[in-house]
Amino acid sequence: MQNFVAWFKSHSGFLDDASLDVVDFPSHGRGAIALKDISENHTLFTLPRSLTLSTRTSTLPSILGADTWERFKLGQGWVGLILCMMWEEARGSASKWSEYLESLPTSFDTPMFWGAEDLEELRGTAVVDKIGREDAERDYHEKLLPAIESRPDLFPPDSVAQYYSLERYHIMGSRILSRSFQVERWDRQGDDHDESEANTSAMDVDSAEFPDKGEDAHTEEGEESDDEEVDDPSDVAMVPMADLLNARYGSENAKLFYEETELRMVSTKPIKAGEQIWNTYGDPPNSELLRRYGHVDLVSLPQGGEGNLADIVELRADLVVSVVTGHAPSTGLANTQERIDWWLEEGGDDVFVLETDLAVPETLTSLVRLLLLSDADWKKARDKQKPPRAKLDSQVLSLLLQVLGRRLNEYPTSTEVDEQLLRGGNLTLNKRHAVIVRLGEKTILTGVLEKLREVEQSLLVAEKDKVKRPAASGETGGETRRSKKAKR
Ligand SMILES: C[S@@+](CC[C@H](N)C(=O)[O-])C[C@H]1O[C@@H](n2cnc3c(N)ncnc32)[C@H](O)[C@@H]1O
Repeated sequence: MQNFVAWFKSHSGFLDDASLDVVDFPSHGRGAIALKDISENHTLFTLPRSLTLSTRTSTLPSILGADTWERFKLGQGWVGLILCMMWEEARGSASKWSEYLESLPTSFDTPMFWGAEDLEELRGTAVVDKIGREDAERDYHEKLLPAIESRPDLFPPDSVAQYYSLERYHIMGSRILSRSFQVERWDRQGDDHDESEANTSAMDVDSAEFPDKGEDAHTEEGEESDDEEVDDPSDVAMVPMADLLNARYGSENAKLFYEETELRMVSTKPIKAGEQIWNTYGDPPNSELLRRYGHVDLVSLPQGGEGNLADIVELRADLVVSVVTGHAPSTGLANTQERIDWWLEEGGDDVFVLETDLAVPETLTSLVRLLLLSDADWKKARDKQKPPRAKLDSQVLSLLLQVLGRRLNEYPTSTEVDEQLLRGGNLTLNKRHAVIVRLGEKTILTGVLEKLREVEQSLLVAEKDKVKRPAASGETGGETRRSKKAKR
């Protein structure tokens, strides 16, 4: 660590080492601790933009040339940055980032590196479909290796096993996944503002997306996604020192800001001596924390116990379709596929997200109702381009309860078993993480199920009341009232 700090300072990095120190935290790895009380808005460290490592600052892209860069599609996703990091590492002390690269981890607790047995523990969770190992490996074989083989002068064949192997590729990809920032070019028009917030690609650039989507904004090693069509991959940068800060749900007390020539880490709250200095990774759910960073957050919950308030459950629309069409064929579910296609064309969700507030997404109820519409009503909805209102009646409720029940059965264990496993305390780290992720999801699902059962009960009571009330209150006309009157 001393080497790294000395390197940082010798490359024009400023560190207020009277206020903070870099230390090892049990189970968090390295992080920063306040050595004395720090006030809000205090500069903790700064570094020149030129000390960040990206496809803009490494000289490899210009040495390779724009044609080669384009021919091997190195400008798409993270593959170009991975190649730069590999090349800089292979250069040893000739690289400006040699001490920095040496300080980065080579092993990770992320599911990317788990065996089949541990991965099975994640069945049912939002992690499984997003690990992206195959896509990453396709990029390695189809882009990176051909680029390397085209320039043996730059990438000597006898150095491939040591610096350019698939294993090194995954290591560099995981370093980016857990540590990179989104550092945009300085916008001249923004000169009036002294500083802009530096988004973090590993940390919070895509966190705003979590609540309403189940897909990934940055799958590892640059698989294409909607966001990446917009984001510029050359903005993705490794930021020495800034990537040493840990994060915990709701604990942020420091943030990175960028200026024209440098990046600045600033305290966003007063920090007491002895406290950890926390950045934010955007407070993602545990499934996403585990996938990107290899850890989970457990903080005290307002209702008691521990968990992550940002947890979510992803519910695929195809499960909803399968339950509704499988259980209510008599309601005339004609042209189901046509309805689904229309739903998607209109921008309807194909994954619904349940959150810890236990609200049922209106779009989920609307889809169920769309599938239940009579043929004539479906045509009306389509012509008016208006999906059905999210009204919960007993039929919709019963179907939603079945959907959630089926979703709950996708996990390999019950809630009770998971609770016992955690109490037992003799789980490996991977298994413990998997159990925490799936238990968090199951807690949401069972909470929503309970809530819907309550609604179902109150609907039943209201139905009964409706039948009884005219007789009891005498408010309504009709047969009941008349017959009551007649009895008097
Ligand atoms: C940006 S780096 C922070 C520096 C890192 N601790 C190190 O030693 O290099 C992110 C990594 O730190 C660890 N980390 C960060 N916050 C954590 C937390 N709240 N609990 C456990 N590990 C954490 C995870 O391993 C994560 O992948």
